[in-house]
Amino acid sequence: MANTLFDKIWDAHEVALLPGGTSLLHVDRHLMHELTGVEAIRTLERRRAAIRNPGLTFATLDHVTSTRPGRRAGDEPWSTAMVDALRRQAADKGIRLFDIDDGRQGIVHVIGPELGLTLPGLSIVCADSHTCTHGAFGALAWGIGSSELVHVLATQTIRQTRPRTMRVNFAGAAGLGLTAKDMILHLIGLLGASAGTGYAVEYAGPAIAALDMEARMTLCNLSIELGAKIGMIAPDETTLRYVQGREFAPTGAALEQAMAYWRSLPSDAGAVFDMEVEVDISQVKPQVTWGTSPEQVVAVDGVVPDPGAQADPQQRSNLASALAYMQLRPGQRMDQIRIDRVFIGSCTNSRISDLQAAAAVLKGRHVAAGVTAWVVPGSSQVKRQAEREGLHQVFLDAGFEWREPGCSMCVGANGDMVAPGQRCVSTSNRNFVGRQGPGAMTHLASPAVAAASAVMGRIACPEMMGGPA
Ligand SMILES: CC(C)[C@H](C(=O)O)[C@@H](O)C(=O)O
Ligand code: SF4
Repeated sequence: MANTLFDKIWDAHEVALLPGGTSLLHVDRHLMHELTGVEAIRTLERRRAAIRNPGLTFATLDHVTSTRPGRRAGDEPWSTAMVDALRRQAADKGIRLFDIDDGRQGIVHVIGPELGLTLPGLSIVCADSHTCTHGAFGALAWGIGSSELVHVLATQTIRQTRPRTMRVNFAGAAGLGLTAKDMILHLIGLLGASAGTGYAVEYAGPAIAALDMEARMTLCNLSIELGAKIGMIAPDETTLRYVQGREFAPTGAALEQAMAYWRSLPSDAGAVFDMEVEVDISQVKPQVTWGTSPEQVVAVDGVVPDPGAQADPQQRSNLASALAYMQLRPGQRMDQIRIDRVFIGSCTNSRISDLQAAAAVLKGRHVAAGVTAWVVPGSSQVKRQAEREGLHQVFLDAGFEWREPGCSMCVGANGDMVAPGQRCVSTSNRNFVGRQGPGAMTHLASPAVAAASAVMGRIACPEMMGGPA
């Protein structure tokens, strides 16, 4: 029988089919961060339960951790206490923690792939919705809730209802400046932010095969913003090349065996999906969000839409309230919107290729007067590589702040926030009301668009900056 990538991995992990039709799945990798991890371990302790397999849990510090140069834990007593709690718990339970001074610390979804913890065919969970990022490797990876997290720690399994399957075929060649971020924002704009609810999505087609691993991670990262807990891409030679030689990846005979298995994972010809979608990207231009949901997105050279043009009253009122929060008017040109902040970072776009793309735009240029711009590398490894390549100097010369790795202004959980009423172009994945701080207005875009916007002081793509610096 012809099977999908999703079905193959799901079936390989099903320990039992439970009454009511849910599956009990084995968890190969459990990733943890301080914001959801600390409380789960406390719950486990209150229940006097042991951790079933601490060797399969890997923890990092990212959400509430300071990104200030010279940081040691959090910026506040409460966040420092949380960081210290995870340190104690990890030592106590035998969980590997990538601490600040370890050299491997970073955002959980950046370090998993980087360290070779994320591999094709594995089941990977983390109490964090952007765990879908790891699907870029052809892994079955999804975000779980707090009570599920306790269950995973105690049993190394999880109960899960089998989702339906959707395949999105990306066709056409990417035009000038088009990135994976633009492709996925365009898709979310097309289908809506809940189109993927209840589905495991596979991204396929020539435009996906052409992406490198970091771009694939960016794309899969926003699956949850399409409503899908799982978003995946079949492993191919690009995947296998990326994985080999990483710290936790198999070697020798185990690698040979693994590679043979990985090569068997792609969806078979004739595999049937519950839903198939075709997207042609040849005419798609760099995207930027105007509203308070990732689906509220247009081309950078586009205009703010008119709620009045919406037939559906509910949609009309959603658009109108998004416009009111974002302090925008229908018909306003996106490239005329002035900005106060730029944030280059987050598990969406903080890898080395993202920083290279931004630095290429910024080289020899300077941030516009009145704009505060930050780069927060996704991991210590990314930061070190950027420094070896001299990218940090490009950012500093351009007037950016060069910070330590963490989630930072993506969610502001550590106190890195956009001030009320300020407008920020951000390479992250959520533009919800208050996401970057109370009253903060967020425009999601690619690193190149964020960098160009910093230079212009308004939303812009690199082509709008004029001649060479
Ligand atoms: C804090 C965490 C649970 C949350 C998530 O689940 O995604 C965060 O990472 C986010 O991006 O909003
Ligand atoms: S960088 Fe942002 S989206 Fe990613 S895990 Fe951290 S808070 Fe969540």
